[in-house]
Amino acid sequence: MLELSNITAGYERGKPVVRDVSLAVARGEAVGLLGPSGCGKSTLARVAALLHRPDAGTVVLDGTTVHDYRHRAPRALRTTVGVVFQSPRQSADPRLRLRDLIAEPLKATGRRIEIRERVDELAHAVGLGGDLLTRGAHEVSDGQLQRACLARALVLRPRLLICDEMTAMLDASTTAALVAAVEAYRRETKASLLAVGHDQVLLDRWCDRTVSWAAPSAA
Ligand SMILES: Nc1ncnc2c1ncn2[C@@H]1O[C@H](COP(=O)(O)OP(=O)(O)OP(=O)(O)O)[C@@H](O)[C@H]1O
Repeated sequence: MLELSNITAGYERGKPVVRDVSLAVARGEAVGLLGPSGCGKSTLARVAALLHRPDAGTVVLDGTTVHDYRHRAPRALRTTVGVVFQSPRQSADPRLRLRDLIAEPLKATGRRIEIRERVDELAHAVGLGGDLLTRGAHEVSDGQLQRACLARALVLRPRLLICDEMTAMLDASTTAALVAAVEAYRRETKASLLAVGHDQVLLDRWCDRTVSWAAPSAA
């Protein structure tokens, strides 16, 4: 599903934060990526999500070699991947109501007709009940906003879900609810998962295998 081969990536020319890393996630597989803060996990996750162009190496997603990243990546490839980041506040437009936040990818891909049914279905799956869908992002807790961000990541039915420290800021019950929602989605769709984090116990429980960043090559 995802093959990262010899990826080198960074933010300044000549100063890579990820060096020559390889990692593969098979179809239907859940892989945990574990490593200390600052080692480059999020950077690699952003490369895998086609949000950051690597300086070197190859990304193959769903059998297609990636040549373009960010808005230049072909839509069919971009929508193959759903991503949830650590901080919902940084990844959600505070002006949007949760309903509109979850619907964003459907609007962006011209699938407005699916909005009502899909948003209600996903709100239920991530445990957003009552009037929460009509509240603005600034009117809900971090945990509630992260639930909406997970729903948004699932709304186009991605074949690969990348959770980058998705639960790092959350309490135990919200963490359990979000992990359960991801697991239910994977059972239903056979989607693959790349879960990035610090918490070995959680990753070991959640994933088929966990790759430790300490290795020279993370495959
Ligand atoms: N947008 C950016 N511009 C410049 N440097 C960055 C940027 N994002 C990350 N870095 C740097 O790249 C390095 C790797 O960061 P990254 O976020 O990939 O690590 P991480 O392993 O995910 O860390 P954490 O577990 O703390 O999230 C760090 O030294 C960080 O300061």
